[in-house]
Amino acid sequence: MKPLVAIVGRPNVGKSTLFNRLTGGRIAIVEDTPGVTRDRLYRDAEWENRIFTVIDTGGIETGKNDKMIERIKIQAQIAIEEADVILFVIDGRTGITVEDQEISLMLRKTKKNVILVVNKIEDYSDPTTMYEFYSLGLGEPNYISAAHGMNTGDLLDNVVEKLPKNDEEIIDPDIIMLAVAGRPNVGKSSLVNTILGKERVIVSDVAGTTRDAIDTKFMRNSQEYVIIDTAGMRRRGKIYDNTERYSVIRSLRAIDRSDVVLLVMDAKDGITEQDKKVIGYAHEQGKGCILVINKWDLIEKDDKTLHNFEKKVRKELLFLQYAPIIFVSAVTKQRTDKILEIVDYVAEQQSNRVSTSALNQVITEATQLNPPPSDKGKRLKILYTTQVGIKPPTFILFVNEPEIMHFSYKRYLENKIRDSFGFEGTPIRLVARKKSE
Ligand SMILES: Nc1nc2c(ncn2[C@@H]2O[C@H](COP(=O)(O)OP(=O)(O)OP(=O)(O)O)[C@@H](O)[C@H]2O)c(=O)[nH]1
Ligand SMILES: Nc1nc2c(ncn2[C@@H]2O[C@H](COP(=O)(O)OP(=O)(O)OP(=O)(O)O)[C@@H](O)[C@H]2O)c(=O)[nH]1
Repeated sequence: MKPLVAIVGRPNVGKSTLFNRLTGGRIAIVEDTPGVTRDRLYRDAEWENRIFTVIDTGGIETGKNDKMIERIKIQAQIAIEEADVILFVIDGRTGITVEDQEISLMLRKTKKNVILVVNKIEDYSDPTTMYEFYSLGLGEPNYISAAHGMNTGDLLDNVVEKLPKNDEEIIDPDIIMLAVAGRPNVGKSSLVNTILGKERVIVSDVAGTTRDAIDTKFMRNSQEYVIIDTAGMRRRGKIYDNTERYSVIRSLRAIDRSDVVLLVMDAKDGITEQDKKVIGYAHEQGKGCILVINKWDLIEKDDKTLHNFEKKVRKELLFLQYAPIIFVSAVTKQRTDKILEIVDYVAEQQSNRVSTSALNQVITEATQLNPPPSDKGKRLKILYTTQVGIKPPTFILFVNEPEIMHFSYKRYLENKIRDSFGFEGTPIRLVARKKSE
């Protein structure tokens, strides 16, 4: 799992400037997905060949009426629970404030790695003020200017040094890792309990070493699964009950480790912006995606209700047409026994490999039916296609001019591939690569 680095500090010290500085433009996003809401809260960074995720906790929403100090404390608490490394940012121009001292107190108690960052230092001509920051008891300060990128490279060196080593997780390809994501109160725990049932053998509760997450391993028809704990399933403190952002972070972390994601929604609420964000992330990360509409027992139905509901969800999630939708009730157990059947099916589709000859035949027929786009007198030619990976299935299209490959044409080819080979429930990736004719 990617390590997590959280930026903490009171307002206006330069957290989001630092966030942008650390994450800006370093990682090329594989493909922008139209319709996926992007967020500045949570982004990947790379330094010295290590990839890690950075969170700007300033973006975490807390209760509307929380006072500033309460808000910062909640944000710091989340960082302490979730992050591997905490960057505590202070404004070097204003010096230490009462809020800074309060956060320091919290951070000093944690066993997590804390790096003290004194920002807005563009001028080192007054060394006397520099010593003041040692008094926080958080070790040697890192003096930087986030706005001008001064000393941020040294800061990144420090961060990378403190990241956990790569040995934390052994991935067993035979186990299906299942993330159950969704907003608070949609029924995630109820569904997990239903899935686990009485008859299922729970192999063990695996206490995660790094993040005290609790995973549940179980067997069904000789298939092993691990359900990854997400927001609220085992809530430790009451402090962030109302922070939806918190559940987003937990969901995203669970998705990182999963093969298949169940996005659970409440039938009464339908799909929300947060749901789109979470499932959009799963899609981008190449995870299997299943939409679970829970509390179906609470809906008054006629023979069109289900169909209309599905139509509405599909319209909201244009990039996710491949995802199965299932309507369930954790209370009446309606269709809940189908969930793992669909999970198995999606897991199989994710690992599906198709033969190169069959693939090329499908692509040739597709290009004959609907010729590739042209631009400035040049027409795109697809010379050869091959599947290079699974989980998610990934295809390389060798073409004469990759720039002419439009998103819409890729989408068309993707649909053709799906028509022939399935790949239900899993994103697939098409990469156009130049090959001289
Ligand atoms: N001089 C100077 N100004 C900076 C530096 N970094 C940030 N600032 C300025 O400080 C102000 C606050 O920066 P932000 O990055 O928005 O601070 P923040 O901590 O994210 O603030 P909140 O969103 O309120 O939590 C902006 O006007 C920035 O331009 C720096 O290195 N030097
Ligand atoms: N009517 C009905 N109620 C349900 C169903 N599933 C869950 N509930 C109720 O919804 C509430 C929330 O269920 P939980 O399983 O705790 O939801 P959760 O998503 O785990 O919630 P958090 O722990 O806050 O993340 C409980 O009161 C459940 O009894 C359902 O299918 N139908």
